[in-house]
Amino acid sequence: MTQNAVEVRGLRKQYGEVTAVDGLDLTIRRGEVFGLLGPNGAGKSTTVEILQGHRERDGGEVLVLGADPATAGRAWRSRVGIVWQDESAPAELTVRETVEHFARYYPAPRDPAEVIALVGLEDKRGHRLKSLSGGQRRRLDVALGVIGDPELLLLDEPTTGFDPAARRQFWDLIRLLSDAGTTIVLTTHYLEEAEALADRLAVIARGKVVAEGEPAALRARLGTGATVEWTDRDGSPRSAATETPTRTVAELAARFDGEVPDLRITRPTLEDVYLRLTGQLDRNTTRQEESR
Ligand SMILES: Nc1ncnc2c1ncn2[C@@H]1O[C@H](COP(=O)(O)OP(=O)(O)OP(=O)(O)O)[C@@H](O)[C@H]1O
Repeated sequence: MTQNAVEVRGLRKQYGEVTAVDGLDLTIRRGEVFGLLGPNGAGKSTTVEILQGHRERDGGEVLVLGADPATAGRAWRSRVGIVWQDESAPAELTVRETVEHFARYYPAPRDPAEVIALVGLEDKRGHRLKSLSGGQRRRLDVALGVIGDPELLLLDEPTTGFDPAARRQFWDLIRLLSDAGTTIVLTTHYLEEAEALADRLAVIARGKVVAEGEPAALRARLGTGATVEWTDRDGSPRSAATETPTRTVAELAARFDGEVPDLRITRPTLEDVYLRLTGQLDRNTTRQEESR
């Protein structure tokens, strides 16, 4: 099958006066890990809920595994894995009982024991849900999302609230699932997470895609140039944006006739690029003054 996993054209969603999604386009290929990155309120969750078929859209075209989620039936649902936050399973059930129970909803589920091992909960399989830690609970949520052996897994902010070690373990789990052939779409507002996991990512701001591509390519395309900073004779901080920092430094060295106070050369990180794209960077701090 050559068709893409997800095709979205001109997606729109309005909540009263609020335009949550404002003409969003996305193409997600089969087999890739795709990150939807954006600040709070950018429209990520709304988009994912529409892809899941859990929210109606106001406009645009959406195809997920070749079907419109708004009208797709049960067979389609079993091919799309959804990870709910704190799936409402009875706290008295054990991990094994819960996974086995959810497996019965699907026509061709994975082996529950294998899925429990995949998410790293083998040691906990006889434990009741109420005794799991937050991170273990999220792993169980992922187990329930993949027990039906989905072709596509949709994760909305899967690692919010994780400590750094738990986050890294979770990334390993996503890579394992990806290696096993599952297409994965995840939303995050952690740039580090998008960079670590995503083959490609879309930066979303105000309901639109403002940049899209491989993380390294995004950085390269948007993050050329350097900023030279120093402190002037009157004590005021100065900066200059330049494609030729060496020349700028040489000019400064000549002007100061020696050491340039507080000299610093920085290149934009993906974070700078991201903050600029999403309009979160204070204009006053980004405006680069030309050196005189
Ligand atoms: N059920 C709703 N009713 C009204 N407004 C909503 C609803 N859900 C979301 N919104 C608004 O729509 C906009 C987009 O919200 P959405 O949750 O999709 O963004 P997000 O990118 O997922 O943000 P976050 O990272 O905070 O989860 C926001 O302004 C939000 O307040």
